[in-house]
Amino acid sequence: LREIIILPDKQLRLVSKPIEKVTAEIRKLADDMFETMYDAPGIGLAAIQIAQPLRLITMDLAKRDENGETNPLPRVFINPEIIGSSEELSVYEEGCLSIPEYYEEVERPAKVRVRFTDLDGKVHEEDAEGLYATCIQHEIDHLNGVLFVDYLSKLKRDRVMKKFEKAAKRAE
Ligand SMILES: O=C(O)C[C@@H](Cc1ccccc1)[C@H](O)SCc1ccccc1
Ligand SMILES: [Zn+2]
Repeated sequence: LREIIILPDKQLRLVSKPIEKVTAEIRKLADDMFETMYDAPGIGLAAIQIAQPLRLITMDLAKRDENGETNPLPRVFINPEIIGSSEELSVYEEGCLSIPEYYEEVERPAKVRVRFTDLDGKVHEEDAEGLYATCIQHEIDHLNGVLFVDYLSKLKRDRVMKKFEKAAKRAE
């Protein structure tokens, strides 16, 4: 299990570096990310959230089937890019494992086309919509040092930053 870094940790504002080669270390990192993500629990995780500034995301939008079974759908995105997005927007009440117990509505393009490399080095292009679109945009933002609170009003953002800075001081 790896520790998830929490606001106001400055590392969350880093721009993560592209992955040149899928090595055994990258595979190990992806495994650690899945373990940490499932334990949180979360449906997405960016490597920077466990203090690894690499363009790597894990996701599992486990689909519940008719008899309530959840079939896990673990997915790894290496160097993901949004290469197209819809005019149509959707609103989702987002949370973030690095900003615990804080939820706010965020508006994002409803559909995006994403290009990424998988652990076998194969390049994919996929259309995402619904929670998949929201999650992949939230995670790719993490790779660029962007957090969902950046989309809120200055008033709300300043409030949440103050809250987490105070908590960090108390923890010292
Ligand atoms: O911090 C993260 O990146 C994990 C996020 C991913 C996420 C945020 C907003 C909307 C969708 C995904 C979440 O904490 S994972 C927890 C979760 C679970 C179910 C639905 C939404 C979020
Ligand atoms: Zn997040």
